[in-house]
Order: sequence, then C-alpha cells, then structure tokens
Amino acid sequence: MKILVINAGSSSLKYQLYNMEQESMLAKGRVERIGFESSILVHESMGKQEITEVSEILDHNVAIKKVLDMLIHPEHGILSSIDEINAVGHRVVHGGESFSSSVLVDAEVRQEIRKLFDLAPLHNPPAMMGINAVDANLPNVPQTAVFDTAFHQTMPPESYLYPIPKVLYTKHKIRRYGFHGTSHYYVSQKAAEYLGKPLEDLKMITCHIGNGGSLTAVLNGHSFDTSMGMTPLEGLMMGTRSGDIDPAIVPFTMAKEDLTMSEINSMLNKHSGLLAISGISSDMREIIEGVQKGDTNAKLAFDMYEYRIRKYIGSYAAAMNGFDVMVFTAGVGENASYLRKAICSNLTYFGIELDEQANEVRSSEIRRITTDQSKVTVLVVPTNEELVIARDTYELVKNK
Ligand SMILES: Nc1ncnc2c1ncn2[C@@H]1O[C@H](COP(=O)(O)OP(=O)(O)O)[C@@H](O)[C@H]1O
Ligand SMILES: CC(=O)OP(=O)(O)O
Ligand SMILES: [Mg+2]
Repeated sequence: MKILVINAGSSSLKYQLYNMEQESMLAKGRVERIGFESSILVHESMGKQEITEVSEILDHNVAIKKVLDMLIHPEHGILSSIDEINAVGHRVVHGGESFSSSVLVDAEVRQEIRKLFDLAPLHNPPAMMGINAVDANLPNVPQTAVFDTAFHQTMPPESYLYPIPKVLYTKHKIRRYGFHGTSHYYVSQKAAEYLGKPLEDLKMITCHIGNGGSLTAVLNGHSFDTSMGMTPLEGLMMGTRSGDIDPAIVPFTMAKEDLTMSEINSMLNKHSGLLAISGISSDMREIIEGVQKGDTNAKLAFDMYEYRIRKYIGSYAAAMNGFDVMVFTAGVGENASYLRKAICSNLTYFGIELDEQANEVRSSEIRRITTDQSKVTVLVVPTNEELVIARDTYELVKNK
C-alpha cells in the first residue's frame, strides 16, 4: 500500500510518499512560496537526483497537482500512475477537544476542522486547503487527519485549564491544547524502546526544538503537561515567536503603538523570538555562528533561548516529582550540540552528567549523550512525524 503524507502550511506544503509494506520512503519534497510568482518545488525520489523547479503556483490545488505530476514524472518520478496512491494522510495542527486520535476524513470531520479555524488561524485553513486539493485531484482516495493536539488530550485539568473565568472554557473552549504531539509521541516511544524499558514506568521530558518548539512532560507514556497552549505561541522562545510573556504586554503595546489585533499577533508570531533579540536571524545555526564570532546580541538571544528551555525542564521535573529520561529532537534539538551542552551543563542538580564526546557525534540515529553514571539519561532521538502519519493512515484504511 502506498500512502502520501502531506503537511500543509500557509505558503508551503511538505510531502512524503511511503510504501507501507516495508515502511520505506519512496519520495519526498516540498513546495515553498505558494501564492507567489516564483514558487519552488524541490522533489527527490529515492535513488534519484533531487530536482528543483521554479514556477508560478497560485494555490494549494495547483501545488498538489504539481506534486502528483512530479511523482509520475518519467525521469524524476517513482510511480507509473497516480492511481498507485492508496491513501493520503494529512497533518492537521489543531484538533481541539474533538479528536484524541487520527480519523478518516468525512463531512463531519471537515466541519470540525473548519470550526477550529478560529483557534488555529495560521495552521488549520491550509490543512483544509490540502484536503480539498487532494479531493479535487484524487477524488476516490481515502484521506485521514492526524492531529498535533491528539497526544495531549490526556492532560489533566490542572495542566490544561487557564486560571481565568470558567465561562471562557465552557463557551469558547479556551484551554491548553499543546502541539507537536505526533513528535512527542514518536520520540517517547522510541526512547523507551532504545532503553529497553516499559514507557509506562518512565518519567520523561521530551524537548521538540525546531522552528517552533515545545516541551512535554510525558508521565508513564502519557502527556501530562506541555509548553504550547491554546495556540502554538505559548511556551518557549522560538525562532520568530515570543513564547511566554506577561499577557498585559498585549493591550499595553496595542495602546502605546496603536496596533491592531492582527498587527500584535503578527509581532508576537513572526517578529519576535530569536529574530527580534539577535537582530540577525531566526535560524539557530546563524545564532550560534554569531555567538562564536562574539556578537553580543546573538549571545543574548542564545542565552535567553537556552535559559527558557531550562526553566521549563525544571518545572516539569517538579510537575512529575523527578524525571528519568530527557529527549532532544527536531531541527535544533537533533543538531545543535552547542545548545544541548549549554542546557545539560546547567542541570547537574538533577544528576545529569553529559558525555561531551557523545554529544558531539553527528548522526541520524538515536543516541545517548550522558555518561553511565548520569542519574537522568539524555537521548537525541530523530523525530519522524511523517512516519507516524503514514502508520496511522495505514491502520485506518488497510481493512477498507
Ligand atoms: N546544524 C544545525 N545546528 C543548529 N540548528 C540547526 C541545525 N540544522 C537545523 N537547525 C535548526 O532547525 C530549525 C528547523 O527545525 P525543524 O524541526 O525542521 O523546524 P520546522 O519543522 O518547525 O520547520 C532551523 O530553523 C534551524 O535553526
Ligand atoms: C504547531 C507548530 O508550531 O508547528 P511548527 O513547529 O511546524 O511551526
Ligand atoms: Mg516541525
């Protein structure tokens, strides 16, 4: 069975094609700058050369059409016909309280995803566009929705409620949902498997640090608390997102700077975080380069970023009354040994003893970066959200 996995963003679309019998990836790629004149499609079929195509891709419908054309391209493709695609799985960021597991997309599911546009204006509309685009181009193929929020539906009310009037929860569902759940789920499973211990017996902190970042306290295999909130803005300092700030800053700044709601939203989501403090970039690679060159703004940005991660680790240690395992994952977590070292070197109170040599190893494999004596085991676990989406999709469609 062949499954296409789609992760649609507002102006981008990432995809992977899987053969589920072997769980092997057949092709992957991304479309960037959808809606612009010069959109970019980067495609790679396994065993063939990567190809980059620049053209005008005005919407997600055209993007999907281009991806399908590329999959059957005589030179760069991997399929002889698009009829070989048996199902399509979508990453849907916000599932609200309606979904605690992945589902087949039907009319009801569509309506629920649409209802959640309000809560995830940057993420759910493009996912819906992706679903509609697949409908238009592959009308008879079953589609599934895999939610970032699903794994976090096990959080207890003391974790997910905000201390504000309760009517806001009952009326508008204002609460913590948490995101990157597919990744937190995957890496926690992998970590337990690697250590040969039942996940149910472990207290784990998973650190998904990419462009967006979140930490999760995984208690006995379930999400107990997580740093992102009603939206993916809360929690850690991120590439361009502020993370936690005093909520009073919002009305204060709106008044002082005469900003609209959409302007303040854009400021906190797109013009804050590493980018704002460093004045250089939202990309951790460039921040670390800046630090190493002696740039003081880059250093301040790095220190704030690291300190805020460490504070969350401390609070989740308190939340679970200790922890046995900590996992680093996603673009920054998997690659930035410099950041991992800064974090771990300042957590010796918890009995973390970094193995500096192991920390510097570059690999795409799961690995331990603490010594044998370390009280807490720290691992680097490459995440694979697309594989989880493919597996869930396979489970949902295989007997249909
Ligand atoms: N070698 C590296 N060192 C430090 N940071 C890196 C490295 N490689 C990638 N990154 C960081 O990973 C981030 C992207 O992470 P990723 O998980 O792919 O994000 P997203 O899925 O949110 O787009 C980049 O912004 C970059 O800062
Ligand atoms: C939910 C979220 O923040 O996703 P990403 O990290 O991909 O932006
Ligand atoms: Mg990501």
